[in-house]
Amino acid sequence: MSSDRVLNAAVLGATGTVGQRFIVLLSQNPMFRIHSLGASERSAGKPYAQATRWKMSEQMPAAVRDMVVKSCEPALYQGCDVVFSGLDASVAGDVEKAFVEADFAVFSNAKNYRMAEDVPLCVPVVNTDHYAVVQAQRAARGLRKGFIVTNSNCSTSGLVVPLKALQDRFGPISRVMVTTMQAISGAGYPGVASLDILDNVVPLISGEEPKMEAEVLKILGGVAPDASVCAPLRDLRVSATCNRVPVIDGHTECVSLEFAGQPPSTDEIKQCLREYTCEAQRIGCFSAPAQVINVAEEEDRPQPRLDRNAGAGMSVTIGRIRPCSIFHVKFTLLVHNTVLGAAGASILNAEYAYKKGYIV
Ligand SMILES: NC(=O)C1=CN([C@@H]2O[C@H](COP(=O)(O)OP(=O)(O)OC[C@H]3O[C@@H](n4cnc5c(N)ncnc54)[C@H](OP(=O)(O)O)[C@@H]3O)[C@@H](O)[C@H]2O)C=CC1
Ligand SMILES: N[C@@H](CC(=O)OP(=O)(O)O)C(=O)O
Repeated sequence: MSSDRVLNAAVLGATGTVGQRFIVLLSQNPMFRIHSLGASERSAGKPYAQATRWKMSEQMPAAVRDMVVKSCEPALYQGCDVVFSGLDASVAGDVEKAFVEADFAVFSNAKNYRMAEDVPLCVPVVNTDHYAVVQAQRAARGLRKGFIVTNSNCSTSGLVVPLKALQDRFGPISRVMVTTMQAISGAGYPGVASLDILDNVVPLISGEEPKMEAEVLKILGGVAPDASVCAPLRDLRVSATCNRVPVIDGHTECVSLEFAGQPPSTDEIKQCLREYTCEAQRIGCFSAPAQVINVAEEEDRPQPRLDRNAGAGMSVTIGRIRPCSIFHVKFTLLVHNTVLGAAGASILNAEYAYKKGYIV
């Protein structure tokens, strides 16, 4: 365990949707000081306020306004203890690899390394036990301090929370069907054209469904006995249908699931979800929500406008929990896609890594 100190943080992709969320959250977090901001050559060399089309409802923090944006070359980031990446996936692969090889602790939101077997794909309120593979990852790459931990896809991050709670209490889940209604901020900026999304629902988010189906298995699985790699579940089947809807922030998901064994009652499920806790809470991480899952009792909740900021965006809200006539139970959940679904999860991952002594 480390004793607490303030960590110097870099944000790569700082000008984007996830990058801006990082800046808001980091500026409110006593564990971090924003040290460096990185983006493309289009932005490099400019003061942050000039390089960025600020879209957060919070004011741009004064501390970053005049900070000069850098290009994403590791040599420019000396003195950073952690590197958060909100980079576009088209560049994240090469850039994040370069930072890891330069011995930085990298926390990524991009999809590029999520499914690598020695990389934790970590939703920090679910599977911090996967950090066990970090030592093997370092050994395989000859690193002393560097490693990479990724977040999941934003819809995955909401889905795995109740699945983990239910799996831990009632045993394996055999089948899950999920239909998402995903906010436009999930597509970054400028994202979906207004003529496509206003007064409309778009029944395709390219590549999203197979990602969700694979990521859930890795996150809900474990780690090999020698801690060399992650060990995804084999017996769970997941089918995802993903839609884009005209909501700014907050992904809504309708979930139906079947247990492998005897199903619990609706009341037992509600109690299990309410009682769910995670290790990041138990060790006192600043960004861990007090309540991981809010069970909404109102019959017409969750709703994105009303519930996305539950637990400062780090809680999942679940409602309409009821029997399913095909599987065993069905419910609707809501996750804040740029907080627990992206920057907030990365920050909590870093807090956890620091408290557990992985950041040296
Ligand atoms: N939005 C969401 O809800 C979620 C997003 N993610 C993932 O997070 C990442 C960021 O997403 P999002 O913020 O939405 O995307 P944006 O398109 O809003 O931002 C992309 C960022 O990448 C930077 N960038 C683009 N090209 C380069 C380059 N050649 N070199 C260096 N930097 C570059 C941009 O800088 P510049 O301004 O200079 O072009 C910008 O800062 C993606 O990988 C995405 O898949 C994951 C979960 C949820
Ligand atoms: N595709 C997600 C956001 C995202 O960028 O996810 P991923 O990092 O898995 O590509 C959405 O549109 O809501």
